[in-house]
Amino acid sequence: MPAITVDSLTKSYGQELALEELSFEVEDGEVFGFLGPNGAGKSTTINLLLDFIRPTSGRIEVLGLDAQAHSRDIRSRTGVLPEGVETYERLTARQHLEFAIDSKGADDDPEALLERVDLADAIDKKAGGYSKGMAQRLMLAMALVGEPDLLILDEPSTGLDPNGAREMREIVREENERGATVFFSSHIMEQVEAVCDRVGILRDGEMVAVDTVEGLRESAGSGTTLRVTVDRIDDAAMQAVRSLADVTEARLEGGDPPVITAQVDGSKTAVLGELEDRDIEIQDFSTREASLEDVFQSYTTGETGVEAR
Ligand SMILES: Nc1ncnc2c1ncn2[C@@H]1O[C@H](COP(=O)(O)OP(=O)(O)OP(=O)(O)O)[C@@H](O)[C@H]1O
Repeated sequence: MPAITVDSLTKSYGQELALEELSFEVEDGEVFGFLGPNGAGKSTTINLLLDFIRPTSGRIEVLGLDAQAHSRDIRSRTGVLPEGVETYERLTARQHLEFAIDSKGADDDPEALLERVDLADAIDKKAGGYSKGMAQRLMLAMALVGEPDLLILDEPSTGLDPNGAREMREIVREENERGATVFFSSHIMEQVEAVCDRVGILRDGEMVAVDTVEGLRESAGSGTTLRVTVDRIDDAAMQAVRSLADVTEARLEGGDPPVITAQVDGSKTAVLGELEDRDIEIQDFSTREASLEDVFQSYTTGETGVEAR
């Protein structure tokens, strides 16, 4: 049974169409990264999953239950880190957690939870004095209360420094190992790369890709960029490089000595071999894998010249 099923989900806010016929599934026990640029519809989807807002049309099941008919059951088994800080200034971290533990009927130890998010030092300080990152850690600790079956994290790295973001990923991994399904949204591809089994990319309220990180990279096509520094180059050699089966694009960057960049899908040795056959001396070369950020851009803007499929 999938942990989340979204089927033909449409949501309009008046004239504004935020989601259009959105369908996807999140498998039980997976870490699913929900990616999209600002305004793509990520928070809208999350709010619909939790029945904070109602869909215009479509069906949603969470943990096998209808999201509208069973929202209480779903929320009691789900840990949520909402977008934006929602702490109470006058309450301490301990009080926040006691409240969350009480409302879920759980028996967690507030101190142990705060240790996990590295906030134990501030346990008896009022949240009004917290930095953004500290507030975010507290909210994460609250989401962990009661060992939820499903964690829904909306932009969990907001306000966290690189260390905090790494710790957050660590917690996602631990929770997943414990058996929880994790669904988290982000507009930063890099953050999902390390922890996600699969990634869904949302653009203007529609899912433009759902795949593993590796699969996304492959289907976006822009495999490897090869940069070769040569002693000289001519048009015939450039043409020959462009005609190679594994080369999707090749450019002369100019310079002295000249530098050629080529997008290579398969073996890079064909490019080097072709140049050497023409007695062109290779002075240096380097390769760079398409970063996930490149892939994300290609799906959400098409700017890298790679069309989303
Ligand atoms: N309450 C609302 N009333 C009207 N329009 C809304 C409302 N909430 C969201 N929208 C619109 O719906 C679209 C999707 O917004 P949503 O907040 O779901 O995107 P998002 O992917 O979460 O963006 P971000 O990364 O900026 O949080 C946007 O065009 C937004 O302007």
